[in-house]
Amino acid sequence: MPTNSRHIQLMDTTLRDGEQTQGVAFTPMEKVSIAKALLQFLRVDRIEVASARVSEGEKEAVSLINQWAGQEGFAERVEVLGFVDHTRSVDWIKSTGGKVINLLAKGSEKHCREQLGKTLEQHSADVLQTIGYAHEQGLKINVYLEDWSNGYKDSRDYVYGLMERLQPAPISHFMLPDTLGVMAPEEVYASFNDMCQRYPTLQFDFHPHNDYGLATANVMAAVRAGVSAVHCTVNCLGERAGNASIAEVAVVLRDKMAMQLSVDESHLVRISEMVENFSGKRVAANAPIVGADVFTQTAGIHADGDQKGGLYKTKLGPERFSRIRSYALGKMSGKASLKKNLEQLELDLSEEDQKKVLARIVSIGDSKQTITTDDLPFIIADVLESKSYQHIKLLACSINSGLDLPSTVSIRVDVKGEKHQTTGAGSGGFDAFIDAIGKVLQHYNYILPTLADYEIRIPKGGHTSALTECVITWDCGNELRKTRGVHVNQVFAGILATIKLINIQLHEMANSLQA
Ligand SMILES: CC(C)C(=O)C(=O)O
Repeated sequence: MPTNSRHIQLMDTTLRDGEQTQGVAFTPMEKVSIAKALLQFLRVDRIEVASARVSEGEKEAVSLINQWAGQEGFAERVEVLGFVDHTRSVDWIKSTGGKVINLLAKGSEKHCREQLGKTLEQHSADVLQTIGYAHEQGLKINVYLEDWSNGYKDSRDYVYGLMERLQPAPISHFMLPDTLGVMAPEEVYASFNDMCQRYPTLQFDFHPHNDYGLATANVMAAVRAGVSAVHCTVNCLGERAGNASIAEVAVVLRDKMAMQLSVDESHLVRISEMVENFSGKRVAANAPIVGADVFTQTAGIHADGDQKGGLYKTKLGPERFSRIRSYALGKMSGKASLKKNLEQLELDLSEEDQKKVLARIVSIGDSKQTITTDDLPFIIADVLESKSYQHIKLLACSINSGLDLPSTVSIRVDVKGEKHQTTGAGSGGFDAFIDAIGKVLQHYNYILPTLADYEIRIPKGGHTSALTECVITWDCGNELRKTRGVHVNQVFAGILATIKLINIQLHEMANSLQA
């Protein structure tokens, strides 16, 4: 470990700045679940959970979080943004059982003058008055210098003047934000280097924003300059382009700067999924560490290299994050990609059959269709004309739907050679089908898993008569599975994807009975 290796605190602000993402609002119970996951499982050092005085719902959420944190010994690690309003934010935080205020002071002369209409002397007197009250009430105090990045560039004397006045006060962390995300790494390094040298006994936090896509690079620069705590959010949520992604920051500080952190990386993906669900903001498939596709090799040459001594391995291996490497199937697949998928499914095929299956995969890929690992057994069955994946066959299906009427469906299916005919009803064609097929499958002790995701796509530039593709993600308890169906009618595409899943699971049930 290099001698400059230090412990860097991560302060997660998903529940405060993250909730300032356009369109995001967490319920109190969602906030409590995220707070617990952050402190107990991900083990971040501190969390900022709300702004004071926002709403009754926010008060309830903060009270619940503080109650739990107190029982777990985490009370001082829960922080709330408060305002320079003498007693009001402090009283609000106290009434929720809170122990820490992150006080929002003005870090640029322009903000102080234009927004507050105050001079440096007036503003620092107000800030010190609120700090005095917070201190009397027993709160721990951190101070934000909002718009500090512009203040440092355009009104440095103001920044120094404010620091001189606040320095003697009982402030644990001076939190310096790049409020508008305008800094580049050299500017971050130079300004923090100056601040850390000028005030060597003070603790500085860096609060980045990602407007230029530089938040993580800026965190590196701040840490290099001597900062001991950085702010980040799950999934890079936050005002405008967000803050810095906690997943990126964690791996970069560990791997590229040999810093010590308390976070448990094996929980990064689970928390990302929780925040994705609660926030309704989808994580891009190529988002580092947490994106759905970032541990998938697409080019056949990469799969081949992985097979020949891990030529494409890096420190950023999927196992580190409780994920697995997968190999995409499509027009760029090679022999090795297919082999890796066959291994995963524990399927054994001769070289000659592998060639035929690969040729089919490439031709399906050429027509722009997606192929999931769970599609592979069907492609094999189809190419090799095997019947092993035809435990259930849909013989007929008709659906009736009306604008203000429930949908009804009538189906005829063959399950393991037995014919069934039944009807179902539901709030849409697919729902009605699920009702009908459920009635049949109960005779086989089979219960369909719940949906985790349901996506309908048409080819780019498609028209109303185009084929539609439905990819369903199923929550199968200990794993998520994807199946795909293609049909001109989008409801039938969903139905075909469902039949595929049922076939896979009936096949597994039959195998486990044989074993
Ligand atoms: C509200 C403040 C603390 C902020 O988020 C920022 O300046 O970026």
